[in-house]
Amino acid sequence: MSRERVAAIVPAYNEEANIACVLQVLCQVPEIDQIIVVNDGSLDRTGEVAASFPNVTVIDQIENQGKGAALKVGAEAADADILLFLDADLIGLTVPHVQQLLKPVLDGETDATVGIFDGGRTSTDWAQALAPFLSGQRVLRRALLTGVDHIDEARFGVELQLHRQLKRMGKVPKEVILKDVSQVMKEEKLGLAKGFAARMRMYWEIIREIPRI
Ligand SMILES: O=c1ccn([C@@H]2O[C@H](COP(=O)(O)OP(=O)(O)O)[C@@H](O)[C@H]2O)c(=O)[nH]1
Ligand SMILES: O=C(O)[C@@H](COP(=O)(O)O)O[C@H]1O[C@H](CO)[C@@H](O)[C@H](O)[C@H]1O
Repeated sequence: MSRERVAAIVPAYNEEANIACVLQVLCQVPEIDQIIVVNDGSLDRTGEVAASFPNVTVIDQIENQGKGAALKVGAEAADADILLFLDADLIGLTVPHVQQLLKPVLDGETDATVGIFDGGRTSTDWAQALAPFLSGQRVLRRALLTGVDHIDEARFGVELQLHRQLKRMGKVPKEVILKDVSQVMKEEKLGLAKGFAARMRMYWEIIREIPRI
């Protein structure tokens, strides 16, 4: 029996310093058929870095539209039944991590998985321990996105929308521990003041989704 096609979708905004590490790993995962980077109006060289990988398709958003819109554009462009969403700024990601996230869906054990950081760094572990459904590392069957509303307007509220969509469909994603994986925090990317302001904006974008759950 032939294996189902898998597309990896990486939303990326100003990730020139981080995205190569993630793409190097994705390019080595035999289960992945297509890698799509949605360059979300980056002001740096994210697009050029992504395009330097021969097997990566880069979709350029002219302006920054937020993570939700980037995931939607990527999902629409994907030619696969199984979608893998991964952030562009992961630290410590390896091929086995990606395979662990994909396996339960490829084996038909579940229709969705979500990756939870553990042991990477306390500063990035705690958020996922508190709210695992906010993780940006996911695999899901494309069919589960049918009827998902306003994902393109949600910006960082996208994870909550996906969580709600899966709940509506009666699907509980299987949690997969991503041992020793972390991510580059906003404060590290932007400095303390701008990073904190960006974090507050992100929390607002998540909080404003709550009434719709
Ligand atoms: O407007 C945005 C904001 C973020 N991202 C991407 O979404 C993922 C998750 O973002 P993260 O939580 O790391 O926040 P950030 O640190 O980028 O603000 C990363 O790959 C970002 O580059 C995006 O595509 N558009
Ligand atoms: O962990 C968090 O607090 C946020 C922000 O991460 P950073 O500390 O800025 O890397 O990231 C998570 O939540 C976002 C909103 O739901 C998701 O888009 C990210 O993928 C997820 O890692």
